[in-house]
Amino acid sequence: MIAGDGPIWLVGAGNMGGAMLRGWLASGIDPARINVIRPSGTPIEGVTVLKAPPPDGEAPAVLVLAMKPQKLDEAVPALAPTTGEGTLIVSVLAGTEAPSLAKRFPNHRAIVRVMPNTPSAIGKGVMLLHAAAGADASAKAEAEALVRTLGITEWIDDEGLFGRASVLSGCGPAFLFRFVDALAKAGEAQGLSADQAARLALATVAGAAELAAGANETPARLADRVASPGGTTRAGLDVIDRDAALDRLMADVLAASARRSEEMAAAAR
Ligand SMILES: NC(=O)C1=CN([C@@H]2O[C@H](COP(=O)(O)OP(=O)(O)OC[C@H]3O[C@@H](n4cnc5c(N)ncnc54)[C@H](O)[C@@H]3O)[C@@H](O)[C@H]2O)C=CC1
Ligand SMILES: O=C(O)[C@@H]1CCC=N1
Repeated sequence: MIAGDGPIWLVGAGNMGGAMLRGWLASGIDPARINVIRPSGTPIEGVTVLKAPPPDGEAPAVLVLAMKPQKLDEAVPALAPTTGEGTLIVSVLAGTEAPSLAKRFPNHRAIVRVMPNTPSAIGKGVMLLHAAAGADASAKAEAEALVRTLGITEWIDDEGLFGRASVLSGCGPAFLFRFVDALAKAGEAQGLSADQAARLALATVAGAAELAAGANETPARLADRVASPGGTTRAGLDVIDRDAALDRLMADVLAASARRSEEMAAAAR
């Protein structure tokens, strides 16, 4: 049983909501429980799609907010009157803090923020969870059960840390995709065709990630296993490690994303 057995409304089914929906359907959740609410009303095979909340007055058991944070206030007037004392609100909105959601949705059972990422579509997502003050253990367990079908889950109690940390896993796939492209471009510079370089770069990253995920050793140790003393890899690692170049780049990347998260939180207060 996932998050009780009542109706789940998924509000917004774009890149992230759509990825979660694919993950849920693949995990065997009963599609009859899911209503997707999207202004376009564009159909999605297997689930009911509505342009607005269902008119029958039944409150959702779970309301999943998956529109852009900037669209929240446009959606609230239609949604807020539909929630009830039994509604678990699950928000994937970056930045938007739990008190900001509680202010807009006064009727709810509990509010749980989730920061998912797009690999949720294939059950390989990373879901950070943060429960608003007042959420009881059973509501937290139901929220976790709902997203546990999409990948791994980690709770973060401190909401400030949740916002700052969410950029690692939430934005992380984009950073990794850029790395794949950069590796491919570097391969092209060595003379490979664009197609072949792209294939090799992606397969190398996918294989290395799978190896690291299943290994009992740290990535640093695995890197050492690739780098023969005095060999080709060490020469390359020396460039990555010089002045901690990659560490500093990633620190700057996450800091910029975290700053934006804080700006978005402030805008929603
Ligand atoms: N894209 C990602 O990898 C991640 C996104 N998120 C969060 O997921 C949310 C959605 O982001 P994306 O899917 O990337 O955006 P998106 O633009 O791809 O999808 C948003 C969807 O919401 C719909 N929408 C707009 N106004 C609406 C309304 N009033 N009611 C219902 N639906 C409405 C749009 O038609 C669109 O399909 C954001 O809050 C974002 O912070 C969180 C983690 C990762
Ligand atoms: O870019 C964003 O704001 C969202 C949140 C994490 C990933 N995408």
